[in-house]
Amino acid sequence: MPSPKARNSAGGGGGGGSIGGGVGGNSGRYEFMSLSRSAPPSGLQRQGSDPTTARLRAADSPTRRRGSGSSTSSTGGQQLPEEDCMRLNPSMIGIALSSLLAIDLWLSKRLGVCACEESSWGSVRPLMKLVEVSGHGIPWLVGAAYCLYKSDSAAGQEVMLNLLMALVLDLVLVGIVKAVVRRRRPAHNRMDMFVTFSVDRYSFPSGHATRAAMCARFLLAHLVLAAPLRVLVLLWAVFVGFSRVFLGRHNVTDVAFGFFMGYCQYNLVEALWLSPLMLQSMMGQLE
Ligand SMILES: CC(C)=CCC/C(C)=C/CC/C(C)=C/COP(=O)(O)O
Repeated sequence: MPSPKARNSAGGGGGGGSIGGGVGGNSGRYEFMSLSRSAPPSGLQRQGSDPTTARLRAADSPTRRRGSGSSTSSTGGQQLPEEDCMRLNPSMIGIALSSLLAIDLWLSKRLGVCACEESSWGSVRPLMKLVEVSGHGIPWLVGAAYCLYKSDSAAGQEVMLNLLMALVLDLVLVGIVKAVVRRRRPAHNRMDMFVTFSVDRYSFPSGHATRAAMCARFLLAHLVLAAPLRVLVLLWAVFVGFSRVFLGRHNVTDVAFGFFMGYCQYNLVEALWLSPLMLQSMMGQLE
């Protein structure tokens, strides 16, 4: 679990995957050190009582590197130099993010109650895996393609075509983000998932959560009108998200971001909505 202290002693190595890897990294190293120890009261003491340390720190300070003599800085004035103040803020953000990451890892491990058969709720793992399949890409793609094929109204075909487009868009966007962020799945996850792509060894964001959020919005906007069913759709989406953490597949933040991303993806789908008119003109241009 990455803590500021561990980072300092380990030379900045990330513990929870690359999403946390950049937090409080080299740029915020001195701030981490000064904040994790008791803060000295004046600018002079900040240089350290040991002359060697003081020289090294002075040599590393941006003020010194740029050869700028601006503001109060190293001569021991009571005010912090402007640049040091500006460097303090990123370190605070770094500490906040590191703490969030630590809480995320801790909470996700605690909530991974179906991560294996021996876990505290291991007996409901098969049920969770069923929920997993309900949010998987393949049943959704096959289902949408089948409904498109079977639909005999233009309106039905339009909706199903756009659902298909949304599902493909979701796979592409999630694949890109996973490939860029490359956060590893939790250590307690068993990689026994139903059909996966290579990027699915990464966990940020949860593809099931993005799909659940996006499809739920899609269903509520276009297909499901009856109030009890609307509630069921919402419950399903939330449950798909929670099941990812219970199964140990994801950390909480993967799922939270997945929900957010899926919610936004639906806005994109609406913006890119393919209408029959548009399709006709596209076909016309192809001919
Ligand atoms: C037709 C075709 C190529 C379908 C591919 C569908 C497919 C393999 C989707 C991957 C779904 C999946 C395992 C996502 C990972 O979800 P996480 O919640 O574990 O990120």
